[in-house]
Amino acid sequence: MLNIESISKSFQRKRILDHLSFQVEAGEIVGLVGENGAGKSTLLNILATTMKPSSGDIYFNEWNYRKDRKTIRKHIGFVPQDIAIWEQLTVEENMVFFEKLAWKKKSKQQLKQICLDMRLDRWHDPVKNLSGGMKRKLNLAISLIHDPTVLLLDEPTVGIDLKSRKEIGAYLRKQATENGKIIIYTSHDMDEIKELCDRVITIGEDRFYTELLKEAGKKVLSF
Ligand SMILES: Nc1ncnc2c1ncn2[C@@H]1O[C@H](COP(=O)(O)OP(=O)(O)OP(=O)(O)O)[C@@H](O)[C@H]1O
Repeated sequence: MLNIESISKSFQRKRILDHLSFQVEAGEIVGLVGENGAGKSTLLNILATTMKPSSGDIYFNEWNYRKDRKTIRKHIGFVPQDIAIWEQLTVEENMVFFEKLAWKKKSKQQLKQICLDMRLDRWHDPVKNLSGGMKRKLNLAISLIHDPTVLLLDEPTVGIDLKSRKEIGAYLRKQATENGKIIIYTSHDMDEIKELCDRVITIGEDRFYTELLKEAGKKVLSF
């Protein structure tokens, strides 16, 4: 379980996140929604341990984000908004490169299967020859190499075609339901959020998304 206790974050005295508290149980997919600049990426970065909150505490199972950062990192898969892959290398070489950095070992066949699960079959192609959507699929595949328990996805499906998005959505649902993964997911696509997420957290003063999602029958927690 992820337990977020009253976290706040300010940049140069400007408060972006203001005392957020919530919990996410194993097996849940939680959507993170809000207007541009509301603080969604900031919150994901904090949960991914790549940024520290100004105040507040976070726990993952029995571990505390302040004291057990290294252990927690092993369990987190993070897909930031910016694509971070090697353009000159092939899909295979990228997967092998990132597998070497991962603490869990995978065979080439397993790495290839992760790509196939993400609907990416261009194993031998250099990344520079892939489309934007295919690069996003590779980014997602890389985040899954070490079998993370917590998946933090920052607009992971931007530019991915609808059919692949549905298939990736089904894959994520299966990961949550059958393997108890925690998935926190930002998107500006409300249809996707409505379809995929069990619950939604909205951030920001604008109540537009809160109203929209409540009308659609979603459970919404607003900050
Ligand atoms: N390192 C930083 N230093 C200063 N300000 C920052 C920093 N990172 C983010 N911000 C500011 O914090 C606010 C929230 O940014 P964030 O990227 O978290 O928003 P977001 O909800 O993810 O937006 P989007 O939907 O556009 O991706 C913005 O005003 C942004 O300019």
